[in-house]
Amino acid sequence: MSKVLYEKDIQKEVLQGKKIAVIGYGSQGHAHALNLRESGYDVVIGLRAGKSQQKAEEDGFTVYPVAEAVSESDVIMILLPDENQKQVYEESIKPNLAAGNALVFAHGFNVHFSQIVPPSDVDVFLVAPKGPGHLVRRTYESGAGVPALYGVYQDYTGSAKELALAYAQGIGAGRAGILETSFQEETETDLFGEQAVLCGGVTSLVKAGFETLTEAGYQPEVAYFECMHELKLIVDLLYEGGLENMRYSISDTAQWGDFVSGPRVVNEDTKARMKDVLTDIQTGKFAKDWILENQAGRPQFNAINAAENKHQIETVGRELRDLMPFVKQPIQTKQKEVKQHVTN
Ligand SMILES: NC(=O)C1=CN([C@@H]2O[C@H](COP(=O)(O)OP(=O)(O)OC[C@H]3O[C@@H](n4cnc5c(N)ncnc54)[C@H](OP(=O)(O)O)[C@@H]3O)[C@@H](O)[C@H]2O)C=CC1
Ligand SMILES: CC(=O)[C@](C)(O)C(=O)O
Repeated sequence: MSKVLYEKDIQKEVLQGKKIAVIGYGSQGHAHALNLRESGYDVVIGLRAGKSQQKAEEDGFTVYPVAEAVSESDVIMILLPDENQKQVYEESIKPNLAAGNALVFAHGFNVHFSQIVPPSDVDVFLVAPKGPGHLVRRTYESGAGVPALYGVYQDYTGSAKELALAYAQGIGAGRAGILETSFQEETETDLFGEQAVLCGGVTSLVKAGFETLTEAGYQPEVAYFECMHELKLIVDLLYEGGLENMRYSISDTAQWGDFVSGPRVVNEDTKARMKDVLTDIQTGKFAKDWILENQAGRPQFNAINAAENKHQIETVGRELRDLMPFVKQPIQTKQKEVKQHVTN
């Protein structure tokens, strides 16, 4: 059997008949809950009072306080922000776990960095989608799925792996691929990827390209279309068929530029800095800094976020996207409005 597992390789029965508590209803939480319910599983939500509780109830879920959701359930998937998990776990989850429960995570951060130390009489595993929560939902609804990693940290019942696979299949990952990992590998590679390649890397590259063009006197709108808007179109080709597929579709002029100029921008120096980022993750320095930033009330996070939202690439982008009805509104706004606008 291949290392990557698919729907046909997975026994769903092991999760059927079990009550699943999804703790949190945000990016990942809403997607897991809706996908699992539509896959035929019994799902309840654990939340505090607030906007997520209202959304989950609007989506037809029974919402309990976290402690009650845990005490009522067999499988507990913690989909809280990483920085909130330790406190909620100690206060509301740990006291309500029962022998034989499954404690599940979508990111290994808190277990790997010993912020959460599970009891010895529960299964502990992770099911980590390799994609944003809203796309975990959107792809599931379209009949596709987002790949996921699974890893077993503790197998008390002897069924932890089978439960993890059935859970991953239930959120749609069996349609895209499910691969075994460890809490360490998932944690360190996910943190690295989001910092140095996907989010941190891409946003830094896009802003630098945009600024290079606008500082040279070109129109900001041209710089936006070139460096931000077109990025999705190029990445779609990479998603569908790798470098070869993208290079097949672009011009030979662009491909030659890719070959001769790309390495001038991203090169061995860049890789050396990537290795520094990875070292800070592996040593726990990043985790410690993030935990301390949250304990201090996020002064740096909030200041940088405010400045980023004022960047010209954002102000120009908002104006242009508002004129393009086919571009999905930002996740947090009501997408139904966009659909009505497009169909009218
Ligand atoms: N975002 C992503 O695409 C991915 C996330 N992950 C992992 O998934 C996990 C969840 O992340 P994500 O979905 O982004 O989180 P979000 O910030 O999107 O959602 C967090 C949810 O937890 C709720 N919440 C926060 N604090 C509490 C609390 N004290 N008590 C009860 N509920 C609370 C929030 O409700 P409220 O409305 O009240 O704030 C919200 O519903 C993390 O471990 C993350 O690393 C893994 C892969 C991808
Ligand atoms: C979407 C995802 O997997 C990230 C970027 O790692 C995250 O949001 O944590």
